[in-house]
Amino acid sequence: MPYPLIPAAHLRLYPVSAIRAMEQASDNQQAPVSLMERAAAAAMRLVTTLMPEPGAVLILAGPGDNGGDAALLAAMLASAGYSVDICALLSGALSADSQASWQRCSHSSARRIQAEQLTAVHGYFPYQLIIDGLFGIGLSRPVSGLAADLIRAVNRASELQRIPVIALDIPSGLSADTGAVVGGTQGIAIRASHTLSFLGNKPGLHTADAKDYAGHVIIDFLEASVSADVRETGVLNCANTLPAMPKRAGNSHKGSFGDVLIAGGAAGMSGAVLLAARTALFSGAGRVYAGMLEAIATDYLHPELMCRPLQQHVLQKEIIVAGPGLGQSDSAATELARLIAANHTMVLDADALNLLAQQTPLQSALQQHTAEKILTPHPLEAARLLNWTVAEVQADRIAAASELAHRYQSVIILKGAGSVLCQPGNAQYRINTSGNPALATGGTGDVLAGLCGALLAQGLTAWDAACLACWLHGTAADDLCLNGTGPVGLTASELIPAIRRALNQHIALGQL
Ligand SMILES: NC(=O)C1=CN([C@@H]2O[C@H](COP(=O)(O)OP(=O)(O)OC[C@H]3O[C@@H](n4cnc5c(N)ncnc54)[C@H](OP(=O)(O)O)[C@@H]3O)[C@@H](O)[C@H]2O)[C@H](O)CC1
Ligand SMILES: [K+]
Repeated sequence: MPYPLIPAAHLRLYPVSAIRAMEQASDNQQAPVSLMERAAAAAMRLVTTLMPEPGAVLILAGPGDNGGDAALLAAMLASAGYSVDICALLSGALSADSQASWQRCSHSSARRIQAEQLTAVHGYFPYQLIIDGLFGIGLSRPVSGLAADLIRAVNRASELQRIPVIALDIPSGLSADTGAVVGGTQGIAIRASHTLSFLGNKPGLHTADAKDYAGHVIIDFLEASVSADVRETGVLNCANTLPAMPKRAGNSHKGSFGDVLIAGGAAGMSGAVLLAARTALFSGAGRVYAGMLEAIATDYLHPELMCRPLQQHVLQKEIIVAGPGLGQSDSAATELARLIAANHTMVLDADALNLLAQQTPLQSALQQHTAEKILTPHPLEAARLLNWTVAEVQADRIAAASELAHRYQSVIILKGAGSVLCQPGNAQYRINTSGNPALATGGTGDVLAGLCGALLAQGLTAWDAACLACWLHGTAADDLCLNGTGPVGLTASELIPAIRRALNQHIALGQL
């Protein structure tokens, strides 16, 4: 589903350090109502909206202030007539706010229940709603032991019985900064249907594992004003943060919308070039060349494409999209070196990235390349470019994308669930909000690369082209899923006309 249009403040993404600074600033103001009271009241509003008739609620409460929020919510729900069981995993000292919350909870009708009673249940969970207040932004290590058993039991029951789960602030076990389950395959996290997050939006709710754990994300700012020195580090890439397309002059011709060369096509791989080339055509490039290293093909369905041997293509001033089906042969490397040396605005994808990762001379050539460029790695290609493992890339996708942008002085689209966009010399990243698992099929990367090429050809900067391309690509897949062409069986070819439709809609909306 396309992301709903939401106010700009919801789009800003704050790291935990910034959220802590907001918390501190608010504490310093000594407001009569504590942040914890406001957090619990916000949760109360959400619960009573989702479940207006009082019913049976299970609340999980951990040792920190996330548990304090949960304990206070338990007291509020109990006084409103809900039947509340609260399972506490406490350890160590409580903060003053948490102590007050637990006191209110113990004076309410909420019943304490032992974690072991829940982990022993293999059948029915007698609850209509579950609240997760085990760990918030204070999670400091993988969840293990009894807490992990509890999360496993809750995930199993909520999935089998379709019980909604509201995570307070962040699903317990997920990192608010990275969106990765802390501990990777050894870790565990709550699978929430809703996350009510406090004070500001967080990157970890939108990338990596977040799509499988956070559910619908709702932000409550707790009426705290953000002071000027607390800055977001990123924003969501969605319908209301997209750049506009340049207006098409009435007096224009095909030369007005730029030329794109797709460079790839090793033996058996002509399809990748054709997918990228067709996308460039359908998304507005004036002229599109399909340069094939070995597999010369003519696109009889789209004779507008100029298919030719890559080696014979004389470069002029076209945008170059290098990599779709290029292979990693010596001749592929030679051609890539020629393309980089021409110093055109470029998109590097697929095997162009693999060759770049392997060959130091290509890396040096890219350092001399001063025109703008976009690199579109998936996590494995990113890992090769960085000499990291895929697990390291996925454990912190924002750090990986930002390091790539710096190292390769390029705009980066790190693909995957919640694609991360970074640019050199600017720490502000974006996380793309559109797209779904239907895109996890061969050829969709070629389509994205061709789309970037077409937007560059029409005059967008590399950053604007990457942001718009990423969103259009995802939203086209979302639209196709809405009418049944996915999530299973969506093909890269079907994306192409859907992208054209989304792009024209974007242009039409911009002209309203
Ligand atoms: N910041 C805000 O805007 C507001 C915060 N509120 C809520 O408070 C939490 C943050 O509270 P905090 O106490 O800092 O942290 P947590 O509740 O997330 O958890 C910290 C405690 O958990 C222990 N811990 C951490 N990781 C693990 C683990 N894997 N297994 C077991 N225990 C763990 C940690 O122990 P340490 O040994 O690491 O110290 C702490 O005991 C925030 O998320 C909001 O929900 C507000 O009330 C609203 C405003
Ligand atoms: K939580």
